[in-house]
Amino acid sequence: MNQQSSGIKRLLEFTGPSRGLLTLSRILSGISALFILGPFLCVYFAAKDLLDVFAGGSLDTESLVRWGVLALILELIGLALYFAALLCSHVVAFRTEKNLKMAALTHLAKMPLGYFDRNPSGKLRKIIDDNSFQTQTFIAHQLPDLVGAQVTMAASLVLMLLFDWRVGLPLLLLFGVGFYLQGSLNGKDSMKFMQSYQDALETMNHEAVEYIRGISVVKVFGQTVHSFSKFNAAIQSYRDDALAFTMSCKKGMVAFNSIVNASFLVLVPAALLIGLVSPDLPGFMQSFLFYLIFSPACAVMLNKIMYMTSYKMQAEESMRRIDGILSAKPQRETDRPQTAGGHDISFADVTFRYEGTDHPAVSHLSFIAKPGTTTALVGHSGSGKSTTASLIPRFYDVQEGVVRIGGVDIREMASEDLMKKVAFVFQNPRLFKDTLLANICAARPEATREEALQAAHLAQCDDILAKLPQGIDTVVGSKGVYLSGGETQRIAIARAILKDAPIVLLDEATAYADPESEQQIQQAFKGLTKGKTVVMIAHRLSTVRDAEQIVVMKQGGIVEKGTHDGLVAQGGEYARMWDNYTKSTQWHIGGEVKSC
Ligand SMILES: Nc1ncnc2c1ncn2[C@@H]1O[C@H](COP(=O)(O)OP(=O)(O)OP(=O)(O)O)[C@@H](O)[C@H]1O
Repeated sequence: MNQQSSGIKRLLEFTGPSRGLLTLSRILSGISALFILGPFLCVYFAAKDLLDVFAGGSLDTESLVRWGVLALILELIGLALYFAALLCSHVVAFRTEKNLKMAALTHLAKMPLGYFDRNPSGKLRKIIDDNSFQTQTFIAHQLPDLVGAQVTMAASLVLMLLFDWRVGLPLLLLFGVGFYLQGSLNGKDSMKFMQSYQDALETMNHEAVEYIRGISVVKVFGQTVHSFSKFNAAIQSYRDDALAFTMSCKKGMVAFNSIVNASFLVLVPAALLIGLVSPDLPGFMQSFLFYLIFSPACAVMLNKIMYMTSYKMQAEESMRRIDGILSAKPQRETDRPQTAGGHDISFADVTFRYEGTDHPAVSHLSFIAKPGTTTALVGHSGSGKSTTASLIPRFYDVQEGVVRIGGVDIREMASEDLMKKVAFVFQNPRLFKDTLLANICAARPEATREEALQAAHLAQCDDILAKLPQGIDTVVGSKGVYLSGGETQRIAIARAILKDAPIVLLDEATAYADPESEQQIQQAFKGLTKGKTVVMIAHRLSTVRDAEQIVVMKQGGIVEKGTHDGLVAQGGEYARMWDNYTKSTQWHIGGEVKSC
């Protein structure tokens, strides 16, 4: 990425090969502006003919018709050229919008997971969508229009000087002051206001999304907008910024509008002064007619340029915001990727702290998960189990120590290679708004339909597919087709099964399953995880009993390691947890003890 350029220059780097089309669009728009100026000249010449009648000449109707037809032809050519200019600019605008989105999304794919903790997905989506759309409107409309307005303005000013420089010059000075004012209105201060206004807008949108996400809590606890203080503060801040921005433009706008619309204040005295001393009064009156027709057109163009310059600032700000994403440092990729010599996972004195926190989430972790075995991470809530598991696929990079797969530091492996080796079933899996088949195949796009169906079968999804109208081809998340937490989890398990990776990470993979389906899933896993390195996290200790290794975590550290029987016999932390667990799975009715 070229960090040197900024603003519109930077934006135009994303036009790609269609840059030439944009130049063509600007040229066409400039030429069209000249053609559209033609009818004004025709009106002037027609009016001049009419003035001749008052000076004693005869009315030449043929000439009037000629001017009318010429005006129509020039206008039509101008419009056709403008249409062609917009056609070209729209093609470039849509391509640029696509390129910007692609660049941002491709870059996001390289970011470590920690980046998304600080930049929630909703906020990122809004930055990418809103700002790339702003740049699209700018390129499609304002960029060609700006050239058109500038050409019209320049041509009008040249004509004004050519007709009678004595009237043209004061007008030129007047418009010069207007031009200076519009420049200062859109100066650095405005850019700063624009930035803080956009920041406030972005924060308000983000807080609105958070508010709506938490609407169930708001409803259940009878809270109001005002009690949702962050959202409320964001609205106030947006209001203050919008007001400050508007007020900052007030004086400048009044001055600008007064000046550019005051051409008659210059024209009338100039006409009186020059007319009185002019030896050719009728000739001067004809020139004066020209100024009467053209000076309002110049005022309109200056207004147009002024608004387009503010759109340009908006587009520059949009580009800056997208650049904010593009300049974020991606996860380090090794230049010399190494290939893992096996599928064992080893943690060697690993310490990891989340960004912005004081305490490490996990510290001095050392354990080995051997190939073909299951290692279960157990411990109380917040003890660091999920964090430990998420270090294996490099969702985060460790600050101290090293995580190895097959003897190779995972930071020295190509991330694509690492991802191929690991299948992960999250606590709260997400499904795309797509068919179940596409969702399952997301793990291995080249998989056949039969393989996907087989994976779904092994993950106990047959009942889900049977009840849906189009089975595995049903689109989830639309037209009322929603899956329960447990069903979503089983689809995610099917996805992991299909991936057939040598390392399987299961974070509370059976959390939503009822006892019956949990048993079935466990059976499916047994067959499937054969010969694979499995690291699983489970609160229900019954699910980890058969694990070859149980790693007991407490406050981010490992307190015990061993097999179920060994740890129970040891009588330590795990034994206490097991005791509590077995007690919690029993219930009493009138002295009778039953198992859940
Ligand atoms: N994204 C994050 N940013 C900052 N701190 C975090 C983040 N995720 C987890 N933590 C903190 O790290 C510690 C370990 O959390 P972790 O989720 O790994 O525990 P856990 O044992 O998996 O808990 P649970 O069983 O409840 O899922 C906790 O103190 C938690 O608050």
